[in-house]
Amino acid sequence: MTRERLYLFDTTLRDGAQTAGVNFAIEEKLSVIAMLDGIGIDYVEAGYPGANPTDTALFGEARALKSARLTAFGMTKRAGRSASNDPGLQTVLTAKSDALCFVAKTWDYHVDVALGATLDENLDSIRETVRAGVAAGRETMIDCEHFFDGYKANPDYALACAKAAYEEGARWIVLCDTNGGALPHEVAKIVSEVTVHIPGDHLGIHPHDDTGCAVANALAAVGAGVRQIQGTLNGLGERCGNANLVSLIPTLKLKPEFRDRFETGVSDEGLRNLTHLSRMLDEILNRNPDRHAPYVGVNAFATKAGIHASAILKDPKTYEHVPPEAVGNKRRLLVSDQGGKSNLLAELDRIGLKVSKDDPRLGRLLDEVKDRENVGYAYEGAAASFELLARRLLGTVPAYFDVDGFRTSVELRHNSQGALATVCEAVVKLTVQGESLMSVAEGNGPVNALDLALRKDLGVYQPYIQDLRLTDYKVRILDGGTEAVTRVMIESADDSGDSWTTVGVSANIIDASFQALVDSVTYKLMRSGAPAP
Ligand SMILES: CC(=O)SCCNC(=O)CCNC(=O)[C@H](O)C(C)(C)COP(=O)(O)OP(=O)(O)OC[C@H]1O[C@@H](n2cnc3c(N)ncnc32)[C@H](O)[C@@H]1OP(=O)(O)O
Ligand SMILES: CC(=O)C(=O)O
Repeated sequence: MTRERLYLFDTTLRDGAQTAGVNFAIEEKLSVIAMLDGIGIDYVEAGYPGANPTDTALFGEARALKSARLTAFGMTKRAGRSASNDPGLQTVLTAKSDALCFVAKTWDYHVDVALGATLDENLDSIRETVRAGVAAGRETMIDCEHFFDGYKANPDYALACAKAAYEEGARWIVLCDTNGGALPHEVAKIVSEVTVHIPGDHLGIHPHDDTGCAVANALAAVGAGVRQIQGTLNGLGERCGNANLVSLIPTLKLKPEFRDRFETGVSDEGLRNLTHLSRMLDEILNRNPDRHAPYVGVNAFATKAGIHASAILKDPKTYEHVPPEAVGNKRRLLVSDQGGKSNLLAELDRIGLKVSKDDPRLGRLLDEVKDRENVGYAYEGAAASFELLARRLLGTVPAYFDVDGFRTSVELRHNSQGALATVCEAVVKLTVQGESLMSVAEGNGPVNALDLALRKDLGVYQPYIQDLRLTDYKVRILDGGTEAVTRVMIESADDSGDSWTTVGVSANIIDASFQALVDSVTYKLMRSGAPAP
């Protein structure tokens, strides 16, 4: 059966750049363009030439892409002047791009209030702008701004705008849910009414996510006939964002209802790159990836519940709607107080410990995990502490060192310049291979001082921890009031590029921190192959 072509239009670098807190430098835009081109996106709308120096510079040079069409965004000509006399429009028309996408008003109320133009003047702007784009030899499309609100208010006028663009030769007429308030059943109904006038293979959809329905609206529009979807990576975009292409692409490629009817430009390999691409975008923007993002989140295929884990070990399809590898993600079975022996077995297998399900030590380890989580430990996010707990129970963690004590102090005193300053000191006493060692360190806080003192002198083991670094430190108060328990999570890393997380729990924050630090150092010694005493 031949499948229909569905075109994907990415506007991460235009509408996505309208997200509060998001800014792209030109080099960042170029990397995102290359990533999108690499997975087979059809159109990459990279900005608005003339709106700011970055976008003007980006479109000032021709960019060679593999298959994507670089698209410049702009608005229709202003009322009261001709296209050739509109400097903003001229900048867009002369941009070095393959395609042009112009936003046009299609809601009569907006034409009146926002443009202060007559309905005919706006129709004229649409016609003249499309004519100018086509005459410039560029694939031209029109974003029909507020199309759904406009259609509800004055269907004849909204349709007249869309038809005017189509008649002048616009390749795509994109129906925008600009305020993001439309619901899937409304989108389906309105799109199917529009297809009576404009063929679906010339229609696109640009939904915003203000009701959380952008992805559903895109799918509803495709079901009703449109053949171009506009969206962004990770759902970036004005206010609540745009339709998330990272959610849409796997649905289009993996769900039979879409996979069997439509073909996109994204290859299977592109699909397998999606998790990486989504996280790369967050890396560029210095944002934390959404752990719960559909398909690509680190938790998208993470299972805590013991009943689920047990079935997944028998066949992953029991609790997975698609295989995680298809989108470049991974399955994770988490160890926690919600788990059973199956969760433990999966994690032990991952770390290379072979234990059979009827081994009584497995039951003891499960009880230990549940008891410890009951007092505040959280092992699902502290795999290194879990591994130490498991290996200790199985008798395979060497006693590299014994802690004989520690002390910290925080003092406000005059420094050498005579200014009052806080000074933090820590003393740690250890026994390493029968030798008593005492280290003192100063730090910018008591935990920093403790960390430095602990790692200052491990005797014969010192060479094994030289490249150990503390990279993150998180504190969570588990109960309010004077009975509060503190959970500390510490992330450490070394020069190999690996990182690991350890946990400590105590009523005392310094004590909790010390537990997590000791686990981190012990874990590092173990992974560095330090010999047992
Ligand atoms: C729905 C969307 O996401 S559309 C994309 C929105 N994106 C952006 O606005 C980002 C980039 N924008 C900008 O840098 C600036 O707004 C510019 C360069 C485009 C224009 O800046 P300025 O000339 O200072 O105008 P300003 O931003 O204050 O107002 C927009 C003007 O465009 C007019 N306008 C808005 N949409 C259209 C349109 N589709 N066709 C013609 N004119 C339009 C408005 O009526 C207003 O005109 P006015 O100044 O005569 O009132
Ligand atoms: C064009 C556009 O970004 C919108 O209507 O939302």
